[in-house]
Amino acid sequence: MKTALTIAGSDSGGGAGIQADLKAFAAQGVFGMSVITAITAQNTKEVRSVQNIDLSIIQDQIEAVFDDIRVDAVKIGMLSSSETVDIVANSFKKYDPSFIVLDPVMVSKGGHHLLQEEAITALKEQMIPLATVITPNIPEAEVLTGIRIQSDQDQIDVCRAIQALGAKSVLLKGGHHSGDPNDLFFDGTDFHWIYGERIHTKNTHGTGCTLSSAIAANLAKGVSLKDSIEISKSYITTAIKHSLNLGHGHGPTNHFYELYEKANLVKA
Ligand SMILES: Nc1ncnc2c1ncn2[C@@H]1O[C@H](COP(=O)(O)OP(=O)(O)OP(=O)(O)O)[C@@H](O)[C@H]1O
Ligand SMILES: Cc1ncc(CO)c(N)n1
Repeated sequence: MKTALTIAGSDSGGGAGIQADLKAFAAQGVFGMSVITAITAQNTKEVRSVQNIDLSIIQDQIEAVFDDIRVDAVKIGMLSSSETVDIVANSFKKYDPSFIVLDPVMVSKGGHHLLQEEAITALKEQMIPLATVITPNIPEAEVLTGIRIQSDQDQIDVCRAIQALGAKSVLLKGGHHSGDPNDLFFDGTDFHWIYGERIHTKNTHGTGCTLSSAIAANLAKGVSLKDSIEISKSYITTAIKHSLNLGHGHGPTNHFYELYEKANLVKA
């Protein structure tokens, strides 16, 4: 069986972070493993508090996995601090995973900072050059490049600016647009629009985590990057379309729509 490892934060509410990543891996038929970088006390409405995990335990988790188990792809989410960025980047120099999907998580939907301001430089200098693909949303791409995104041309310019930081390829997510959520994939040479249709729901907690994990899972299975992105876009669209009305804020997406439907498990 193919495997994927997520290095990310825990979301107690189960909709984003490690919990979303492991569900997405399972839904894509890949064996999921995890290295937890931080614990967030979080629900569908807010992040109440965050505790970073001791650096030595982060290092030990990474080594425990790589020293024993084959890792076919890695997804990176919340890194929280520059010290964590250091540890993860240095471990990749040792273990050299074949595929690294970097979701440059910075701020939660409710506005809570999940990456310390001073860690942005470390992320840019140490992590971005290692990524097979980086998957920023619009605000993250603006922070990484200093370019304000208003037009299609701005999106193209931003992808090139992120490539100049050392990324091999970029998937600029369009969920934060006012119109249809079209994503732009820059494979390092060519641009490809991945078109989406806006689903009108408030239940979009963890969409970015889910998309990047599904991409990692497909890369682990040997699917090409472009096809992994297209399969994952279609997967997140279905997961949002059939999202779950849990909690009082932004509810989670539905990773197992067909399975739950068949077993008659989804009730309003
Ligand atoms: N309402 C929506 N309808 C359809 N697709 C959406 C919607 N919102 C987001 N998407 C898609 O979901 C994926 C994740 O994009 P988004 O820009 O929301 O990521 P994000 O901000 O990193 O998410 P999060 O921080 O909640 O994990 C993208 O492919 C985007 O186009
Ligand atoms: C732990 C965690 N990672 C990522 C996100 C971004 O959606 C979140 N809200 N929480």
